[in-house]
Amino acid sequence: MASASPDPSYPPLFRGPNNHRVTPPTPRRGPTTAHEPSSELPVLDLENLGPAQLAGACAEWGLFRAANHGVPAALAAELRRAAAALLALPFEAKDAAAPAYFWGSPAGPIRVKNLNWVEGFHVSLARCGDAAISGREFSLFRDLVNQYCKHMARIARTIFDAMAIDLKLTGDQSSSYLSEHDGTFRVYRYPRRPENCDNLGMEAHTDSSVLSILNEDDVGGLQILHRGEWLDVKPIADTLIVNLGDMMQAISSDRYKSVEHRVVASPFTERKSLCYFAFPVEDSVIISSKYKPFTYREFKAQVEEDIKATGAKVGLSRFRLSASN
Ligand SMILES: O=C(O)CCC(=O)C(=O)O
Ligand SMILES: [Fe+2]
Repeated sequence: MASASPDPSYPPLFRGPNNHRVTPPTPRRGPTTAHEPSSELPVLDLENLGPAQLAGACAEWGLFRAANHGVPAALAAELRRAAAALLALPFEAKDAAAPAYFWGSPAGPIRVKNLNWVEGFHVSLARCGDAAISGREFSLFRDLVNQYCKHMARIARTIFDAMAIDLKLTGDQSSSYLSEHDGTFRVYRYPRRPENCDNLGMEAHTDSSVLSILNEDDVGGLQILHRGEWLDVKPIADTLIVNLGDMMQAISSDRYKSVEHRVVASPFTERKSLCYFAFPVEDSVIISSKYKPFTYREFKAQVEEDIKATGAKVGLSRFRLSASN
């Protein structure tokens, strides 16, 4: 049923005149439309990871769909419910939990140039005592995040070890280039986008991670840049989307791709996604033939500096050896 007043859980800037709309409008065509080849996306069976298929997906796409991932459906559903309850709190209550709560920018308190049509909660998995909303909603959420992310860490390690064989990494590199238990977790809500609003849910970017694991609902809106075209990644129940980030591209000396992606917020249905990001051990030096040696700590500091200075991430090109292209 349509409500008469704007949703008080939405950040004020997102309370557009139609944020209670329930009837799907005729799809608009415009800069945010994309092709629909999602059946082409590589699908990998995590219980039977074929090394050649994995290497091919990482080199050609930088992203794949993961089936047979072993995350209990009941746990994911419970986490979704807890996240939804948290996001449904009044905006002021959520905003008091910043920087665990953020809106308008996935970079948290650092503002990017364009307003992203998104809000969410950020959890640092290594820091158990994250400052956040106190109370029942948050402690249940936090507990479920911990359980869910044990599965994420397992999946990240399984995939990374298979990539490490393909890339012929040493044992030391395999353990220091992926610190799967120290990752971060975020839940995002992409509010309904009012008519005449062209803001993206999340602007085009590459992740800074080694790899990211996304569990989206059935709304859709994620797009990837593949061979110069934006393609829709259609939601498929019981699968996860795994995408490689900048650290994996560097570790692989550009054999694997950190795929550019974005999210288009729907004008009539809000979207929620659960995202886990895995990083290297912060001070381990990444050695590759295409980049000067750097640590993830240095990379992160550079990204923050660039966003502060220009509103946008520059990313890997900051570290690229000038002779290689
Ligand atoms: O919500 C999504 O589907 C993607 C989020 C994302 O790309 C990110 O957090 O880096
Ligand atoms: Fe991303």
